[in-house]
Amino acid sequence: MPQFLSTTDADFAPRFAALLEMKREDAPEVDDIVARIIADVRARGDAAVIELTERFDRLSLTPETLAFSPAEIAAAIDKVPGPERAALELAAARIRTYHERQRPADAEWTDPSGATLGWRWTAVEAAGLYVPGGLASYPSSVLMNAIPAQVAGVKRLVMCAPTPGGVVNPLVLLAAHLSGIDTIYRIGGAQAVAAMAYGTATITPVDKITGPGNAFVAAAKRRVFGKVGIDMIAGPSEILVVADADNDPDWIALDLLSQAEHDESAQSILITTDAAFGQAVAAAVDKRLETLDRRAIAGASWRDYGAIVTVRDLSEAAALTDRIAPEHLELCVADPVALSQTITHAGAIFLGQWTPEAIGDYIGGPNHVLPTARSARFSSGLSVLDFMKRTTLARMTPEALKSIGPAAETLAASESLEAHGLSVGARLARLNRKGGEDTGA
Ligand SMILES: NC(=O)c1ccc[n+]([C@@H]2O[C@H](COP(=O)([O-])OP(=O)(O)OC[C@H]3O[C@@H](n4cnc5c(N)ncnc54)[C@H](O)[C@@H]3O)[C@@H](O)[C@H]2O)c1
Ligand SMILES: N[C@H](CO)Cc1c[nH]c[nH+]1
Ligand SMILES: [Zn+2]
Repeated sequence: MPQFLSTTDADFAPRFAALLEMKREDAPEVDDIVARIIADVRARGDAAVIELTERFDRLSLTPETLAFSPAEIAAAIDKVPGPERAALELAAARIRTYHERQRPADAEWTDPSGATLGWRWTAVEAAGLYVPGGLASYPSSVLMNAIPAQVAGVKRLVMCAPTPGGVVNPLVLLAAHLSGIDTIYRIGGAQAVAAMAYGTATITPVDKITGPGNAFVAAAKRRVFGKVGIDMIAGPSEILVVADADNDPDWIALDLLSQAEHDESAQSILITTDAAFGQAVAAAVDKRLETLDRRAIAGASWRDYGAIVTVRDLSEAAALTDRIAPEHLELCVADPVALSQTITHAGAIFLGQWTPEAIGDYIGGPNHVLPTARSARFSSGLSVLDFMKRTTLARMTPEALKSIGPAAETLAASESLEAHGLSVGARLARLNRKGGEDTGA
């Protein structure tokens, strides 16, 4: 049974706080295991990666077989049936069109002092894309990772995706091929993240690691941050549906289950203005769980982390939503646009009952790699910007230096940093000797 809460209950505040604090992806035991795995990969490189892949993915590899060969990729791609290929190509085209709009612009202007200022965007050199593969395989996550990287202009793209028991989904390889990935490693988990961050004899390290994964992947990304950049914490999936009684309970049940079926650590929450509708959705979830293929995973997630919250009105729903800061937010209410304008913290918003979250997972266009575990309070879904960095530019003329240099000297003196002040002062002295005629060229 999921938890049932109502804002009218006397114990609502502590129960809601406990719901927010549930440890799904940063449990200390996960972090301890991950710390040991990273240390092992740093110490023993390929040997550790191979041993850990044998242990967690039941797959025997050698340094030579860590990556798929071009012949293996070509053979797998050949096997993809036409309709799957067409669907993947449609998704890739829509994702590319959406992300091309995110390309940032350089800027340059001259301010009143005469200084020319600005910034310029450049891509990271090498990105490591993590594509999950433990409990399901994710061709869609290949596209969501690789297309923004390509649009940004990243030169080297490597991908890691586990293949438990050696079972490969050919669509994963086709998606990688379609989106310009140079090397595909059949490894996963914390060992893959560590290998991409620190490198091994076989795996050249990257500058930035992106992509979603389970609690072990999320913990590993947290730990390698600083050695490499990371996009965000995109861990076990989450959905929050805000729905009034004017919805089909079965549709809402399926939307909740669509994320619950990812992982036992996933979380699905319904906030509704109608307690009876909440009960109807709970019954519909139970009914669907009788037959759903992935009922074991979805059922465990719904039982352990699911919740149905009844609120007095939509303004209460908006306030609770901002506290949850969900990865995915579905607004199934009469005026979803108006409600969305009262909400600040969510990774992705799906407006209206005709926009199931699953559309966003595959084909809508926006990225499905999104912040989880309340990190949408301070981070955003994967974008072209995640693969770029901004370098600032400044050019002084003699006039500009004469105008703002003395203030810099004053501030340097206030910090007791003499050489700072002198590096400005020496130039000002020259300008003052020459009566300000130096061209500065
Ligand atoms: N937030 C997002 O944007 C987003 C997008 C897609 C998927 N997801 C999430 O990604 C996750 C995918 O998880 P998955 O398990 O299918 O694939 P995964 O590739 O993330 O994890 C599989 C790996 O986990 C490691 N692992 C498993 N059990 C372990 C243990 N006991 N100790 C150490 N390592 C262990 C193994 O190395 C294995 O290769 C799900 O939680 C899903 O909800 C999130
Ligand atoms: N819902 C996931 C993000 O949490 C993404 C995904 C891929 N395939 C299906 N779903
Ligand atoms: Zn999904």
